[in-house]
Amino acid sequence: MGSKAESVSGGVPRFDPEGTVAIVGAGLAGLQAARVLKDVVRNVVVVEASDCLGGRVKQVSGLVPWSLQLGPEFIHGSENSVLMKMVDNWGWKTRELEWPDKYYFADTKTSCSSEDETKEVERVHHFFEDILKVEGEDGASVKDAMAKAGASRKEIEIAEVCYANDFGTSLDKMGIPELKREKLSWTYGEKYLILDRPLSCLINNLAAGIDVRIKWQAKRIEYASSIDKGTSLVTPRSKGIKRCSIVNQQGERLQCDAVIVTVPLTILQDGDITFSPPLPLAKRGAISRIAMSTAVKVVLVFASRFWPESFWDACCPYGFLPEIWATKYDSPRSSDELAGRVAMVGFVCGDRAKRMAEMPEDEIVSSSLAQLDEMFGSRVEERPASSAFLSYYIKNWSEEPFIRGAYSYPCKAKEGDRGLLRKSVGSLFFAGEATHEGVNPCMQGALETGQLAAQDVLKTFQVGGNNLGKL
Ligand SMILES: Cc1cc2nc3c(=O)[nH]c(=O)nc-3n(C[C@H](O)[C@H](O)[C@H](O)COP(=O)(O)OP(=O)(O)OC[C@H]3O[C@@H](n4cnc5c(N)ncnc54)[C@H](O)[C@@H]3O)c2cc1C
Repeated sequence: MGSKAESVSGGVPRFDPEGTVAIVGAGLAGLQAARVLKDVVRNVVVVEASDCLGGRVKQVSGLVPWSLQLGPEFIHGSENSVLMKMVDNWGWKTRELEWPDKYYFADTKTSCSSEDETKEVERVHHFFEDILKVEGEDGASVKDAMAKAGASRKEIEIAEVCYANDFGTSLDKMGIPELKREKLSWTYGEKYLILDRPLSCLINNLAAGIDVRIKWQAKRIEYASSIDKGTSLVTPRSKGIKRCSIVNQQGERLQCDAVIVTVPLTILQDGDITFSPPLPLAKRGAISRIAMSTAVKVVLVFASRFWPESFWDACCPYGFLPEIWATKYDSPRSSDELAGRVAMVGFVCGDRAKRMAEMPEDEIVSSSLAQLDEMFGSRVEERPASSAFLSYYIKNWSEEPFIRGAYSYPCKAKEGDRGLLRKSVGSLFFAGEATHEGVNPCMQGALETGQLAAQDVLKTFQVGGNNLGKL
């Protein structure tokens, strides 16, 4: 990565006296905040530590005829969703998928579909569907609650691979109260959708016309810890300098009137950014209690498909890969060279991902192929995955330098912690998926937090109404 900051669009930001809002982080939350603010506030500048936009929205191309998503891939829910509103407005299409579609029990080498679920699978789904009836104070884990409700070891393993893995952690780290809040706040419906194009298109559309500086890592943020009611966004001239300033890794200073911080929770926890004055104790407490774990995506590329055409995904109790899915796009773009190639993705989160990250890559690949051979092998072709295997790509999210994990999960944080994380302090505002008080972790949740932070800025400084109708 080069060291010099670069401007992706719009050239060098203008520091005129008409108000500047700086946004730290060019992921979904940061870009959405910028989008909401840009027509109301004269100068909106997004600074991004890495060399690209999108944050956790990342893809790799050149493996199969379409881009493979390394971060988010699925749209969770189609109702009341700012994301789906955008998708519809842009005329993009989605396809609905069944989740989970199949179960493969690696201990007994048996499988079942979602229509012929075993009693154990059914009981696990009922437990999560009826989570509001489960008792559990702050600090109570889902694993304890399942054990208390009489779940067998097998049921707990099914829940680990179906639910905990999806939430990005393990059952012993998931807290009952946050899981209940998530259930109550989830208004998006249960559809599981895939977009008809790579999610980079979403990032490109969000970033259009926004002034973003890449390779610009915020290291220190100076801000005003209190703001008088009715204060103008523009720092009074009598103060001589702007009320906020952000210093980057090279000591460059960006002066502004308000700052929205959208960096991942890990970045705040690791103290990458120092704040002056220091953040309030209550917020620091919330930062330490909310939890984010990690994920590994194992992409395996094959010369041809060896799974049935109707196969889409499977949760795999006792499997090396807890969840796998075939990537499918209706209209693959590009190149003759890649024509016919297909990919299977293994998704591993939480402690399993941490253990996997310690393994040599060739061992990850051989264990993954062995699982697929067992799942799809037949008398005619015993090792179909190994035979068709061409290459792999492993994405370990804990190694992503400015993200260092996957996403926050319903953890054992105290009630109100997410609100404390989100709460503004004077001219300093917060957004990003972990600040969502209801749901985590999803793309529309991250977008909503960016939108809310932008709205808070406009309200705090009473800047010409808000701009939220514009989506
Ligand atoms: C493996 C994986 C799978 C997922 N699957 C799904 C899915 O299927 N569906 C779904 O809806 N969601 C999914 N998610 C969650 C979704 O991706 C996130 O909720 C969302 O993208 C978070 O956006 P954000 O803006 O809050 O954070 P980010 O995207 O992390 O943006 C924060 C930005 O801040 C930057 N930054 C960090 N430090 C600094 C600094 N000091 N200075 C400047 N910039 C800095 C980072 O580089 C980053 O670009 C998945 C996430 C992962 C990782």
